[in-house]
Amino acid sequence: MYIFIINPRAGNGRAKRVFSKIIKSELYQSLESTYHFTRYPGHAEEMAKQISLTPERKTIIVIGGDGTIHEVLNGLTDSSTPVAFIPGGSGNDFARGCNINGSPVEVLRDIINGDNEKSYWIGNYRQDRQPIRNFANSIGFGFDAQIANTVNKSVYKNIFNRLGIGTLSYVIALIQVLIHFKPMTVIVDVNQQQRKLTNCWMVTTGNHPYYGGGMKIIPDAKIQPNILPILIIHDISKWKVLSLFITVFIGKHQMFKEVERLEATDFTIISDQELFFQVDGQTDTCKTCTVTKQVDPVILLGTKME
Ligand SMILES: Nc1ncnc2c1ncn2[C@@H]1O[C@H](COP(=O)(O)OP(=O)(O)OP(=O)(O)O)[C@@H](O)[C@H]1O
Repeated sequence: MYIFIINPRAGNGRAKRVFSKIIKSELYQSLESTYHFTRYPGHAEEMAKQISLTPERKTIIVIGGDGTIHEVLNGLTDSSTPVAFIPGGSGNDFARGCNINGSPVEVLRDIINGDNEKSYWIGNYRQDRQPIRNFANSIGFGFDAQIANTVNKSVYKNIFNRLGIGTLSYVIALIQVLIHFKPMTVIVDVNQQQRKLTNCWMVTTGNHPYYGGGMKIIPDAKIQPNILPILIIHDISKWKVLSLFITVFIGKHQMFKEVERLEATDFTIISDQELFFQVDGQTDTCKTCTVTKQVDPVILLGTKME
C-alpha cells in the first residue's frame, strides 16, 4: 500500500500540481494507494505518526518541500516504514542531497521499482530540555539561522520562488543580516573537547551538502551513519564573510582559514544568550542544543544517491 502525503501549499502550489500530474498517470492508477492533503502546519507529522502506527505494510510517499519531509520524518514512530519523496517545494534541498530527480512520474517509477532503496541516517537534535527531534537536511546556529529567519519573514521570498530564483532571497538576506550581525560567544563541545569561541559566526552540520535551495554549505557532507560533518566559522571580519559566502555557491569556502571542518558523533553548543538556529530552513532559539545521528536509518526509496 502506498500512502501519499501532499502539502498543497509547498512550492506555492507546485506540490499540488505535481500530484495532479501523477494522479493522471497509468502508473499511479495501477497502484494500491491512498492520498491525503495536509490542512495545516504540523499535519504531515500527525499523519505520518498515525500511518506508521498501523500494522499493515506501507510506504509513505511525500510530495512537498523540505518542511514537509521534516514533519514526516518527525512523525515516524520507528524506521520500519519506508519513505519516498517527490519534490514539490521551493528549495528542495532534500531532493538535491538525495539525488532524487526526473519528472514526477519518473520519480514515482524509481520509487515503485524498488531497486533504488537506500539507508538515510537522519539527524537528531535536542534543544534545551525539550524532546528529541529529527532533521532531514541540516541544523545551523548563528549566521545561517539569522539568514533563514530573514528569508522566511521577507516579502521577496515568494516572489523569487515563483520566478525560480529562490536562492537570490538568501543573497539579499545575507547582506541584510551582515550589516547588523554580532558574532556569538558560545561553548562548543565536540569530541569531548570543550572550546569557548568568543567571535563565532556559525556552527552548522548537515546530512548532505545543501542548504538554502542549492548552496553547498558543507560540500563534502555525505549521508552516512554515526558521523556529523561540522562546519564552524569564527574570528573573521564582516568583509571576509561576504567573500566567503560568494564561494559557498561553488562550495569552495572551506579554503578560508576561518572555516573549521570537524567530524564528530555528536556535539553540543551552549550559550548564555538565546541563540538563533535553523533546522531544515525553519528557525527557533535555544540556549543549549545537542546534535547527533539517529542509529536506525530510514529506508528511503527512489533515490539515485551513491
Ligand atoms: N495546508 C497547509 N496550509 C498552510 N501551511 C501548510 C499546510 N500544510 C503544510 N503547511 C506548512 O507549509 C510549510 C512549507 O512547506 P514546505 O517547506 O514543504 O514547502 P516550501 O517552503 O515551498 O519548500 P522548501 O522548504 O523546500 O523551500 C511547512 O512548514 C508546513 O508546516
